Amino acid sequence: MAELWSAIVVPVLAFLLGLVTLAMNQARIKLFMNKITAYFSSYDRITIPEYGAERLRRSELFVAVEAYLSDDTRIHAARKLKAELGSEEKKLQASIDDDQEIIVTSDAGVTLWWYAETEFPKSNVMSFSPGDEKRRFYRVIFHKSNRKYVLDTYLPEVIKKGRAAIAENRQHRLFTNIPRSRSSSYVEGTCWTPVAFQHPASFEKLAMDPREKKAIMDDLNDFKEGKGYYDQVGKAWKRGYLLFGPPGTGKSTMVAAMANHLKYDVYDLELTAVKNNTELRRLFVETKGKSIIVIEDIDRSLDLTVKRSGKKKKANKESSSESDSMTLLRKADDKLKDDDSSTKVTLSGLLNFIDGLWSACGGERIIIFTTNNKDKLDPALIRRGRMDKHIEMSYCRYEAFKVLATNYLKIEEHQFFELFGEIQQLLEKVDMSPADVAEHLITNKKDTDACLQGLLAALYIVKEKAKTVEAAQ
Ligand SMILES: Nc1ncnc2c1ncn2[C@@H]1O[C@H](COP(=O)(O)OP(=O)(O)OP(=O)(O)O)[C@@H](O)[C@H]1O
Ligand SMILES: [Mg+2]
Repeated sequence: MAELWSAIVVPVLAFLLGLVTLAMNQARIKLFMNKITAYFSSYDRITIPEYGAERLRRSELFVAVEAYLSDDTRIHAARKLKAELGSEEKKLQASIDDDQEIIVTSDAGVTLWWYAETEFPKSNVMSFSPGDEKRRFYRVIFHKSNRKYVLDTYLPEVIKKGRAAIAENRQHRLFTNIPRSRSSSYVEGTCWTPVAFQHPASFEKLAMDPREKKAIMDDLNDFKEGKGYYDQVGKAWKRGYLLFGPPGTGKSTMVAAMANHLKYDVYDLELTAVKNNTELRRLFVETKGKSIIVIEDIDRSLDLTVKRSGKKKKANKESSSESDSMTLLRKADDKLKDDDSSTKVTLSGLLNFIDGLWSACGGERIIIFTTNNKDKLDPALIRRGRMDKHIEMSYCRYEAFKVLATNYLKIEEHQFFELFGEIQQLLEKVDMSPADVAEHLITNKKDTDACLQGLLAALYIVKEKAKTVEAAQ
């Protein structure tokens, strides 16, 4: 028995003890080896953990690096990928999986080794914080001599490119201001409610003169890239567009095309639902950058306030013909009404909204008004500087018709030369909106000839009507 003890059990115990000691020292040995390696190595490394000190939110730097490495030009070097579909994303998102290496050559020709790594936290304390599960981090290794370049130039560039990739992929949204339910909020008034913005409009499909279209696109591109310029001239980074023209000429479609072109969110402000200037200001402050704030049919929204003040004057006039006591009562009532009038958006409130002091609370915003009646608007509201660019959306002329014909019927001028010629002559004299023209082109998609003939007939009818009206005048 004693022999068995000394022959088997003691060596096994000794072996196990050795293993435990080794495991305990392993961490120290690893640390020591790391120190030695770092001392003699000519390479530096930077670690970017997924969760920073606050542990509840993913580190912005980590997310930017993830997007940077997931770019098509870099991700192909990884052998293992993972894919997910985020709630805000338009398409499947692939990123490099754990324990992968990607070698990147920067714009300046510097080689960097990126690693996606994981480790388990050292403590065994149970935690519900997402940052305390398996920890993920990116590590970048580069030659010591490039340390300054990596810190000052390369990493800021990584952040910029990563952010741009995130913005590019993000599903942009349409916000509308709808009344809050009284039960769910202490704050009265409307609040922004988002839905995914999925309007198919694009500049390519927009029927208008190609030169005007190009000018607008150039203007938008200049604005988007213009942060440096706006800073330099000391102007808030915002731009106002007034879109005016008859119904059905594509004003709302243009707003959607702009949003798709810029990949901005749209805040569709229903001005008549806004209680007062304070609420208007709050709504504006709640908007984010990279957005278009649009007030449709601005003439009608303002009309309401004009009518209200008209009513009040009328009431005052009537009261003067009544008895003194009645007049006193009326005055008291009017005073109440005056107080109530503070619950209306005023012109000056709107002007502040566009270019007031607090509009500098954040940049990269476009403000768009649409109207059928430019002449009805107060000149102060649309003067240059507030509404920087006035864009007239006009009736359908020949150039615009050609775009619609390509969109709706997939046909070109040379295929229907004669019919196109006749339509061209009529469109020069007859006012028909692109919406009406499009309606004729959509009626019989399989019979192009019938569509064009139908449009011709409609144009002749409008022409005759216009003649009759002219003769009557
Ligand atoms: N210039 C255009 N290019 C392409 N499609 C157009 C154009 N104008 C109008 N349409 C078509 O007509 C429909 C109505 O256009 P839209 O709502 O943009 O007109 P609008 O100018 O905003 O009219 P309103 O003044 O009544 O608000 C759109 O769905 C679109 O398909
Ligand atoms: Mg419209």
